[in-house]
Amino acid sequence: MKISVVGTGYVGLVTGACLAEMGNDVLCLDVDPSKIKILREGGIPIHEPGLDSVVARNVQAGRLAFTTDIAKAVAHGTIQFIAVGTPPDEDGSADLQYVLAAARNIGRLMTDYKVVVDKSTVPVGTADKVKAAIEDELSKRESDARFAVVSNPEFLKEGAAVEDFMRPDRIIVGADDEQAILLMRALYAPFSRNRDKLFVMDVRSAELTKYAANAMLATRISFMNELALLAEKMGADIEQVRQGIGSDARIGTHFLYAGCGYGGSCFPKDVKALIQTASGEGQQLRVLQAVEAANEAQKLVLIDKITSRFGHDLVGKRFALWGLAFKPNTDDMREATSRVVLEELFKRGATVTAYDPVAMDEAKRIFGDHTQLDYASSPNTALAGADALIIVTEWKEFRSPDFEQIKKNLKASTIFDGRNLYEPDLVKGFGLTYESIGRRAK
Ligand SMILES: NC(=O)c1ccc[n+]([C@@H]2O[C@H](COP(=O)([O-])OP(=O)(O)OC[C@H]3O[C@@H](n4cnc5c(N)ncnc54)[C@H](O)[C@@H]3O)[C@@H](O)[C@H]2O)c1
Ligand SMILES: O=c1ccn([C@@H]2O[C@H](COP(=O)(O)OP(=O)(O)O[C@H]3O[C@H](CO)[C@@H](O)[C@H](O)[C@H]3O)[C@@H](O)[C@H]2O)c(=O)[nH]1
Repeated sequence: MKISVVGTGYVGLVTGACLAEMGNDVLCLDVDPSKIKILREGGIPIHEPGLDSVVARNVQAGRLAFTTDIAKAVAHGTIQFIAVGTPPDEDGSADLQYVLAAARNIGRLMTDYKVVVDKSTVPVGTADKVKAAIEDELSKRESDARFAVVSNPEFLKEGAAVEDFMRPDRIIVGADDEQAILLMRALYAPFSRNRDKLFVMDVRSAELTKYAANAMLATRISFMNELALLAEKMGADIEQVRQGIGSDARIGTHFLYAGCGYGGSCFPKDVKALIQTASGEGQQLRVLQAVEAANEAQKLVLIDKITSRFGHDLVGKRFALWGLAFKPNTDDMREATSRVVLEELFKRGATVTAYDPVAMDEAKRIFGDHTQLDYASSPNTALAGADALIIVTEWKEFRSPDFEQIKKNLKASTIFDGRNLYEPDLVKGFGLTYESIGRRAK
């Protein structure tokens, strides 16, 4: 099938590459010429495991190409995926300007039947707005070209995006146009071979399903984070509690890890957007308001522990920081807890030496030449002369460190671990003070 994908970010590029992998003829469009230049020169603008080889293979085979030419992209695909950003507006609602601009481009230039697919995460009712924008453009030039708008939200996780797209738990298609449903079924059949993973539903339910999934996952995390704080106070261990409740099939084991707060480009923004959508309907989503407030507080938990130990004035203190990305296997720092921790440390006068396997360039872009921040070339070199170690991201390479070297290097012999990477008793055995989330050494 001929497919165009508008937007070559995490979702658009993965969607385009994975659809090409199944034999489709895909053209990816972006308004950012620097991204298209990198892609055309054989590079990948983001860090996403396994994506480079899928892209290279399909470019080589002539099934995947990149352009900044809007007219070419509109002409190319019968199916037009919109996978542009939907960042939070000032009030937390999803900013639809990029989605609607993409829709208008399609309406302005299309000459034959198009299935326009909302892949971006968009509030309930957006498909109607996309439809209206395209109709408006068609009417301006008195075109009677037919089109259908489909909601097909994406559930991939950064760091596992290719794997998630290739082997999805489910594929949601919200549509009411029979021809569009047939095309979507055919397009996704190769991803749904062992069992039918495709759920066809009405458009509004599909749009809400995406927010419901992220809101549910965020709720589980905030719930566990609050219980972790209680566990600390009561002398219980949140890890044991997690295993105890996760073994109940009704609860399940996933997304119950307490930590220093959830980040990323999705949970924080989507929780806020759903709260805003509901408030526009005169409804308060009290549970989600609490989920968000708990997460904001959780991002400061490490700072609370650090100031309890060292006081509020941190002038003259230096910290080693392991992990800048909002989660492992990505260079994405959108809404990362590391950003909150760094800003709070800077405010109190501390200096930081940070290490992250892939996100240091992104940190340099965000923080520029900040005088209180420098970078190390390895986890161990970050430790030299630091007062304490702070861990914010659970990269695999942090999981089995040389505790003797940590002890030797840290002036205050203390690890503040926001991701519960180690056994508290083991760390204590090396003569280190270990502050983690919801646990304590015996
Ligand atoms: N990142 C994720 O893990 C993830 C997962 C599922 C869903 N989503 C949702 O998917 C959407 C995209 O997210 P992302 O992380 O890929 O965003 P991103 O910021 O990485 O990429 C968006 C791209 O769209 C381009 N763009 C903007 N307007 C354009 C236009 N009119 N024409 C062509 N290109 C245009 C931008 O230049 C950018 O390259 C969002 O709604 C997000 O919530 C993201
Ligand atoms: O038990 C857990 C699991 C995750 N996290 C944190 O939650 C955040 C989000 O993690 P994750 O969901 O793995 O990453 P994303 O790439 O943001 O993916 C989420 O957001 C995407 C965008 O909407 C959806 O497509 C995915 O299904 C959804 O998992 C990260 O900061 C994690 O550290 C925890 O604190 N505890």
